[in-house]
Amino acid sequence: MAHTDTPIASGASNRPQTGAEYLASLQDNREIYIYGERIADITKHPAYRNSAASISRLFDSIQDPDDPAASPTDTGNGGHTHAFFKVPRTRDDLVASKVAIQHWQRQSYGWMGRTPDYKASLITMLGADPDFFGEYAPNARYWYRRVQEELLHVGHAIVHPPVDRARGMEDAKDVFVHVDEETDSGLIVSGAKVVATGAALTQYTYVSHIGPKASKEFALIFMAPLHAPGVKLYSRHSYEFAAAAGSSPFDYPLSSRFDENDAILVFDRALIPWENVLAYDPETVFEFNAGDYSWGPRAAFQASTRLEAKLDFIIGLVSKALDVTGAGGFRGVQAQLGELLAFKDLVSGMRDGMIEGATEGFGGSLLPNTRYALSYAAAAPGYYSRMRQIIETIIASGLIYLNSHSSDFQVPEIRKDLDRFLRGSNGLTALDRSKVMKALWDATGSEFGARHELYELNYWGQPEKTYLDILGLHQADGGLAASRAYAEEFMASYDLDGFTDPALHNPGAFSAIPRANR
Ligand SMILES: Cc1cc2nc3c(=O)[nH]c(=O)nc-3n(C[C@H](O)[C@H](O)[C@H](O)COP(=O)(O)OP(=O)(O)OC[C@H]3O[C@@H](n4cnc5c(N)ncnc54)[C@H](O)[C@@H]3O)c2cc1C
Repeated sequence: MAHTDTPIASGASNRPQTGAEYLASLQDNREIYIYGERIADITKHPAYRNSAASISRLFDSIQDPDDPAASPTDTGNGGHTHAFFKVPRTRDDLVASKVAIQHWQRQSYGWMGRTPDYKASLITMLGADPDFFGEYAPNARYWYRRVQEELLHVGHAIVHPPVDRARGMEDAKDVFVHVDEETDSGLIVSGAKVVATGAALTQYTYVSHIGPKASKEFALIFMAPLHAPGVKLYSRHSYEFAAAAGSSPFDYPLSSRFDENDAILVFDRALIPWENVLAYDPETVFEFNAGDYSWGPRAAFQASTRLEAKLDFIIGLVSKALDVTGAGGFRGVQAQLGELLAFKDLVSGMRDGMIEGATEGFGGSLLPNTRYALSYAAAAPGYYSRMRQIIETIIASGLIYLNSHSSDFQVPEIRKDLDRFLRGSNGLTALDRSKVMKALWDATGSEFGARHELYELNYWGQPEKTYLDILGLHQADGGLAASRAYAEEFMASYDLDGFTDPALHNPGAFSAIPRANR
């Protein structure tokens, strides 16, 4: 299986791609549709251009081997990469990964869930034990090396579309990704994936079946370049486009630059060359996603570090918004701001617990602690919704007591009234109010903000399933049995006759209950 793709970082063989090289690679005639037409160049289209530019800046911030995210490669090319793109072997490696993820996430203030480091959670694991992939082991080695050396932007599409959920997969074969045909050059694949967040901005998509063991035609894992014939993306409505067409960056500062379009990914008899196939049998696919080979804890490690940045940003805005409304001095309001801070600290603490309690993973890698990873993934969505509720409670009408557009401030007769009636508290001006509140509205109340709650709730799978996984983990590793034994130890210290522990005092004659009833 010979790999024939041209490296993206064509300028040098031992450094990650630059922002300009990344943007140029997106101009590859990929088939993306929005608003009734095919996009000619997503780096210039108003639905995508600022989000693409936001991703490109990440690559520029890691060109120097001394940049905070940078770390020497382990592939032998003598270059450097992002620390999270290497198989971790020690706790120091995980700490370096944390610092590298933080460095990238703070550049998008935590609002881009699908920056390249998200998929590094998984792709890196291809390098931990490539032989796991059997006949496709050379492919696993190849993709590990390439993604690490060039810092490729890979998206993922694993969940099947929400169709015929209560029926067998066979019933939705017209919709779900499956193999149509095996040929000498590869697999011919058709079908859709639920959504591939940010896929239009990626260079490759990692596609896998996930869930119960599937029959062979569904049981595959592969990499697909976005420009491959037969690969199509149908974009959802673009918040970036809406902000450009009907508003302004001042009014929608997040929608305008960090919108990761959740597009529907379709394969229409696309040829997946054998060198892009990583698995094609029910056992391997199931094991890689669900067994000891699971990459999930790494994804939770990255996602919690991303959420940490997002919460830091939102809390900063909320605190400033309270200065605007003047409600920040009330005790109840202060307690709720404290609750938001506790949420942020919980997320950081769970992530650090993932490092502290890391365990040996496959191929001698160090896996972030699975219990903390799952607990983070299950609990964070509920806290996130609670956060939105708190903001709507303590900022209240402040979120909506706003003028329509930045241009209002440029019209003197409107400005006069805005300056008077929309002034802030504590000496803050109408412009101060507008800038803070519009950013907070975009974060929590706009279509972009509401989609983020949906994202936090679902990107991992719904919490009910994750809580069941946590239960299964504690049943399997003896954790639940230990809790039961602990409770039983306590219950053994008393019986119908009172305390069995001689150090404790039974009521005896002191009891007012009649002797027969004691
Ligand atoms: C904003 C956003 C971005 C996303 N990005 C991506 C992406 O980039 N790549 C990707 O692969 N996926 C992505 N997803 C999909 C995401 O992983 C799923 O939404 C999530 O796993 C939940 O699955 P579902 O949406 O199919 O819901 P379902 O599984 O259909 O669940 C809907 C409801 O039905 C219940 N239910 C479903 N099946 C059963 C059953 N067998 N028994 C009992 N109850 C059942 C569930 O408990 C739930 O209440 C994204 C989702 C969102 C919302």
